[in-house]
Amino acid sequence: MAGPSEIFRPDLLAGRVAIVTGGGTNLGRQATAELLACGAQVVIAGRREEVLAATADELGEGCSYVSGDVRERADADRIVGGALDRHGRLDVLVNNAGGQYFVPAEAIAAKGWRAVMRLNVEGTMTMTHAVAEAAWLGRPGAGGTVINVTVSPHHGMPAMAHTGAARAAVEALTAELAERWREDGVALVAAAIGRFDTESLRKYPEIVVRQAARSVPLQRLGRMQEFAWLVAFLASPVGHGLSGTTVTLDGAADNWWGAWPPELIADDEGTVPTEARRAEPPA
Ligand SMILES: CCCCC/C=C/C(=O)SCCNC(=O)CCNC(=O)[C@H](O)C(C)(C)COP(=O)(O)OP(=O)(O)OC[C@H]1O[C@@H](n2cnc3c(N)ncnc32)[C@H](O)[C@@H]1OP(=O)(O)O
Ligand SMILES: NC(=O)C1=CN([C@@H]2O[C@H](COP(=O)(O)OP(=O)(O)OC[C@H]3O[C@@H](n4cnc5c(N)ncnc54)[C@H](OP(=O)(O)O)[C@@H]3O)[C@@H](O)[C@H]2O)C=CC1
Repeated sequence: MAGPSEIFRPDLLAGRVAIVTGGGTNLGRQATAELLACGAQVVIAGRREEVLAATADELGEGCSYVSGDVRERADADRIVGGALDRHGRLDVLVNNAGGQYFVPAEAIAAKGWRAVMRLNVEGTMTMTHAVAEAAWLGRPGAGGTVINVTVSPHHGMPAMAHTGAARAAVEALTAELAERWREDGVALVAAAIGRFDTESLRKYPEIVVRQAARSVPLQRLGRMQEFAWLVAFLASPVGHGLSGTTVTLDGAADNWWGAWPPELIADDEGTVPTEARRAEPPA
């Protein structure tokens, strides 16, 4: 059962209906629990029915599922149709399903590049169009919010060139569609997230996982609950005010160009030196 929200009113999203892709696991699951705690009804989607069924069962009332592959338009239409049949409306789409594998740029096979593009860019576009066309576009008084999960930092990630490119495309689409669909009452926001304390992170090479927290200025991994709060916040009316924007939740990684503390200039304790004061104050 999803407990009460620690920070939001229980009726913040009362009467709202959301779809969360990848809602059966990790970050998507936590976001679903928070949306439920804020009064929304949530349909979770993913390919593995047994995972979705277990999560919907655990989260309880208000949570249901439709299995499907976000890359396939027929599946996307079925997910959206299932949500509309059940609830009669749709207010929020969280495009959270996504991912990549850790690989140096020069070793990315063409098939792997396409797989990452297809999941993150096409999957996001396919779901977004399926929801917008079925529930929002050309329907006065309708409209809703799309929250696209992307990745931070934006200034280059080792072994993540394919996903960096894919997520940049999603952020560009977020801004573009926010402008194009504004008059239909559709808001789109990207949530660019850093490194989170999830089971999914642990598939990466051991050294990457071990150093992940230390590599960001905040010096810790993001907490799943923090991601869930951001999703609920963006699903609230403030999401319309942020339409077209990319919000980062990344331990300040985007504000810094490398590992923290900066290894080339810090001492063994991680202390960055301070320059000597001027001998004479300026006249
Ligand atoms: C400090 C680290 C920061 C990390 C920030 C981000 C963290 C996260 O996102 S955590 C969430 C992680 N979750 C996921 O990634 C889940 C979703 N991911 C996937 O499903 C796959 O990784 C996918 C994106 C590749 C899509 O899978 P699918 O379409 O099923 O593709 P295939 O598995 O059939 O692979 C196709 C093709 O891709 C290449 N490839 C895939 N995995 C690897 C690998 N580990 N190493 C090398 N190459 C890989 C390869 O070319 C595959 O073709 P075949 O060789 O013919 O199998
Ligand atoms: N964890 C982290 O530190 C970070 C995560 N992110 C991003 O956050 C999002 C959630 O990640 P996280 O929870 O950690 O990882 P998960 O691997 O748990 O999430 C991926 C989810 O997407 C679903 N999914 C994958 N492919 C498809 C598909 N083709 N169609 C439908 N559903 C699909 C999976 O379910 P199924 O396999 O059953 O289909 C799974 O539930 C992803 O976009 C990820 O890249 C970004 C930065 C950091």
